[in-house]
Amino acid sequence: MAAGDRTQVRLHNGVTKEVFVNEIRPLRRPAVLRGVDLGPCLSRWDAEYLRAAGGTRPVRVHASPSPRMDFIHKNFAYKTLPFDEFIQRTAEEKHSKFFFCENEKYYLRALGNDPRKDVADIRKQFPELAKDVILPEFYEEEQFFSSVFRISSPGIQLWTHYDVMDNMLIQVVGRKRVVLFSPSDVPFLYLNGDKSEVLDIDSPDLKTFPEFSKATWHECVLEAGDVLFIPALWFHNVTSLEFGVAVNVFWRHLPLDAYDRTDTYGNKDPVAAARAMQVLERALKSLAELPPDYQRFYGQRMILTVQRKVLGRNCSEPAGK
Ligand SMILES: O=C(O)CCC(=O)C(=O)O
Ligand SMILES: [Fe+2]
Repeated sequence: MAAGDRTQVRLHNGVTKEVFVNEIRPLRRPAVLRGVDLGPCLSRWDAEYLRAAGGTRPVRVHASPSPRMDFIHKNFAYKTLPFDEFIQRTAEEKHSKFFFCENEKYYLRALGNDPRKDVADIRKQFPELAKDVILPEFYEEEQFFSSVFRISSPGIQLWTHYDVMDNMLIQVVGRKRVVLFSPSDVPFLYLNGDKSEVLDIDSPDLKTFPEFSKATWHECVLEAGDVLFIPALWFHNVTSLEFGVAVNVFWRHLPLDAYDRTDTYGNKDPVAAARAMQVLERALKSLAELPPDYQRFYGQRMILTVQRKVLGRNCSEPAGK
């Protein structure tokens, strides 16, 4: 595939655990799984049912006057609403009660009971709704990390980011466009932590982000009932085309002790990676003690070492681009 190409994420029908484990997961590429048994949520869930079953418990949500949430200029705010009111506002186009404007958008990423200590688990925070969902068990039980309720207004777009665990994104209500980028495209994505600074991927500012045009788009439109497999480290940018309800399940793909124990979101870099990045920061501070020509010389030598020892080793991509 050439730089900047666009490709459709492969669609698989009626996938069993065996097929997923033996044929799909090892490719480390995203895949849409259609026809997985997700339980009665598919026929039951709509705004009215969710409001009645979810009740008035408070939820912390993103409220945004613009559909494209911008983590750089923080054009959204965290607000607390009763769940039923949040559902009502999220499902309607114009609001009589609002924080910013009558057509503001909302996004819920459910959290654990104590977000600093607990991971999100739909079975604990929303047991009345969780009973309607069969979470596909395509991993071993001990690999389970979290199950996250995600509810979105029509049109809202979540910035491009990566998570550190394998993800099964179960789309229950509404269509959703997902654009994914391979971990090997990281040089083209202008990262700020786990997020890409290229917020408008459809008309990017190529003066500021010239390399972005080299990134390959892996695209799909999820229908209600689809499950998107997002392998760990794959970037994803998500636009809800309609009122959307999804549950995503993070699964630990690496040995369990590789992950940061304080991570409740599934987005802290694995312990060894975080340590390596810290050591790099220290190395750069040390280099800064030298005159510029020495900094460049030793900087080049460091790059060559990484190229030879990390990138030269065949650890780039297991399959295709
Ligand atoms: O579908 C969404 O709302 C966001 C999905 C996402 O970022 C995730 O599941 O990690
Ligand atoms: Fe994500």
